[in-house]
Amino acid sequence: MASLRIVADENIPLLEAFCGDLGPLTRVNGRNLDRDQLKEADVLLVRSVTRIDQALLAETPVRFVGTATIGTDHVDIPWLEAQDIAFASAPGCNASSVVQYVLSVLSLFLQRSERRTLDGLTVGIIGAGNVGGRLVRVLSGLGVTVRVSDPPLESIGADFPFAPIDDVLACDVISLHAPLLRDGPHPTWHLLDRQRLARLRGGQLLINSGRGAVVDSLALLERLQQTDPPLVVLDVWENEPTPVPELLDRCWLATPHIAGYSLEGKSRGTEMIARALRQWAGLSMTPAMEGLLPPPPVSGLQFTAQCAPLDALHRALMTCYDPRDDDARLRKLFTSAVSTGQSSGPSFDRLRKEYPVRREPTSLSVSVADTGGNTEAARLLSRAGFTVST
Ligand SMILES: NC(=O)c1ccc[n+]([C@@H]2O[C@H](COP(=O)([O-])OP(=O)(O)OC[C@H]3O[C@@H](n4cnc5c(N)ncnc54)[C@H](O)[C@@H]3O)[C@@H](O)[C@H]2O)c1
Ligand SMILES: O=C(O)[C@H](O)[C@H](O)COP(=O)(O)O
Repeated sequence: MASLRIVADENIPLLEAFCGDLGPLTRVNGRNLDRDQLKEADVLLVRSVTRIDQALLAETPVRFVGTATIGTDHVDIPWLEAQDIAFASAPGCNASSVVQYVLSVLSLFLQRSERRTLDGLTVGIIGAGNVGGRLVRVLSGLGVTVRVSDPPLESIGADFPFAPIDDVLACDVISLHAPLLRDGPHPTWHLLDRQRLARLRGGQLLINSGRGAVVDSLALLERLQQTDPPLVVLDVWENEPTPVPELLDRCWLATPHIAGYSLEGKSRGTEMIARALRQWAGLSMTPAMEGLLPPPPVSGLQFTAQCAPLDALHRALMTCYDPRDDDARLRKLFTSAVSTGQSSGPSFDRLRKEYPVRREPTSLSVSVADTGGNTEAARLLSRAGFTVST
C-alpha cells in the first residue's frame, strides 16, 4: 500500500497508535483549518469544529474524510458523495458519556428540588437514537416515566413511549438529543422556538446536550428574563465557541460542549474512524481501544444498609462526573475574557482541548458488599450503568 498523507485535528486522541503506520500524520487546529493546509493530504480527520465542504476541499487531493464524532451537521455529505470522497463518522461513540452527563445533571436537579424519590418524575426526550434511546432505557430501568418525541422513529413503528411534542415539553425534565437538521421532513433548527419556549414553566428543567441551534437561543434568553423561568442546562450553544454571555449567566449549569468527552467516548470515536480508514485502505485493524487506555481509578465508594438508594446513586454519579466542575471552569474563564474585552472563543476552546480525564460509569466498580447489602442501592447503581459485582 502506498503511504497515506494524513492531516488530523490535534484534539483526536490515540491516532498515532491506530494510524501511525499508514503514513505521515500532520496535526492541525481544526477550528482554523484552511485549504492551503490540505494541498498535500490524502486523508482528513476532523472533529465537529471543522466545516467540511467544497470551500475547504475543492482542488485538494483529499480522498477520505473522517469525523471522530456522532454529529455530522458540520459535513456536507452530499457534496462528498458527488466527489466520490469516502466518508466515515463515529455513530454512538460517546453516547454513554452523554447519558452520564444527563444522569449527573438530573441527580443534581433532584437534590435541588428536594425530591426524595423518582416516583412521579416525568422526563421528555427529543430524539431517541444512540444517545436518547440509551437514555430512555436507563431512565425506564430506574422507574422514571419517559415520553419521547422522534417522528422519524415513530413513523417506522419503533418501540418507544412516543407522545406529541407538546406533551414531551410538559414533562418535569426535557432533554434534547435530536441532530441539527436544517431541512428535510423533520427539521430541528430552532425546534424549540419562541412559542414552544413560552410554554416552559418554573420547576421544569431543560437540558440541551445535542446541538445549540436546536434551540432559538435569543428566544431562550428572552424567556429566562421573564417571570417563572425554567431551569436551563446548556452544554451546546448557538455560535460556538462564542455563546451569548447573558444566556450563559442565566443558565443554571453551563458547560463547553463536553457531554461526550469521557476518555472512552473520545477514544472510541478515534477507533471507529481509524477502522473505517484502514478498511478503505485495504488494511486490517491492529490495536483495540481498551488496550490503550489506562486502568480506571479505584472507586473506594462504600454505602451503609441505611443509605437512601437515591443518595447512593447521587454519590456514585458525582464521584464519576460532577458537571458543576465544568460549569465553574467555564464561568471563570468566560467572565475573565468578557471583562477584559477579549473574545470568549479561545477560552471555550481551551477548556475543551485541556479537558481533564473523565471515565464512564462502567469503569466505576462497586461491589454489593460496598453497598452495605443495600440491594435497592445496588439495583439503581447497576441500572445507571455502574459495574456492580456480587
Ligand atoms: N454534547 C455532546 O458532546 C454531544 C455528544 C454526542 C452527540 N451529540 C449530538 O446529539 C445528537 C444525537 O446523537 P445520537 O447519537 O443519538 O444520534 P442518532 O442519529 O443516533 O439519533 C438521533 C435521533 O434523532 C431523531 N430525530 C431526527 N429528527 C428529529 C426531530 N425533528 N425530532 C425528534 N427527533 C428527531 C432521529 O430519528 C434519531 O432517532 C447528535 O447528532 C449530535 O449532534 C452531542
Ligand atoms: O457529535 C459529537 O460526537 C459531539 O458533539 C462531540 O463530542 C463534539 O466534540 P468536538 O468534535 O467538538 O471535539
